Amino acid sequence: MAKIPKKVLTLAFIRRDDQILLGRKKRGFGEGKWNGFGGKVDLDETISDAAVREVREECGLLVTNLKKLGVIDFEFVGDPVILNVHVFSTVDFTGNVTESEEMSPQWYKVHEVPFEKMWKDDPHWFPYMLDNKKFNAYFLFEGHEKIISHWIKEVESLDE
Ligand SMILES: Nc1[nH]c(=O)nc2c1ncn2[C@H]1C[C@H](O)[C@@H](COP(=O)(O)OP(=O)(O)OP(=O)(O)O)O1
Repeated sequence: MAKIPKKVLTLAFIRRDDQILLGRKKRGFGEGKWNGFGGKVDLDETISDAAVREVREECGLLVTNLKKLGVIDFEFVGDPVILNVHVFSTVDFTGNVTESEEMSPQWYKVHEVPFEKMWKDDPHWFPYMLDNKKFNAYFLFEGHEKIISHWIKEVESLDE
């Protein structure tokens, strides 16, 4: 059987008191949507190194103590590539939030996360992430706005 190609991506969230830092994506995949910060893992780096790098590039903060909370596979009808997204969270950071070419960052209260302007899967797994619960999930999309099927489960631990 042919091997399904997976593209490994990071997605990191920074918490401060009752707030979470989100960014509005200004270009590329998911343009216009609010999300955490992240992107592709380079060949010479670990997934968590990539997560730290992407946060710095996209919002200017240097994060430490990233905790991996979730791994989500996204499949799109008609596309053989699976997006394998590693979700991280931290409360530890230094620096100032700065807008980048890719992201326009803004702090949101965790109870005021703008799900209507985000990926459709986010309301399903944000509750786990916001509660610091570890989870695995899968979403099958038709286009970028419709989820055809999905599952999500809380897990004891996640592979690094
Ligand atoms: N369905 C989904 N729900 C979600 O919450 N985040 C998703 C998602 N699908 C992808 N992402 C995240 C993962 C990653 O952080 C980001 C996409 O990665 P990139 O920013 O690297 O993509 P781009 O194609 O814009 O990359 P470049 O053109 O190389 O900048 O979107």
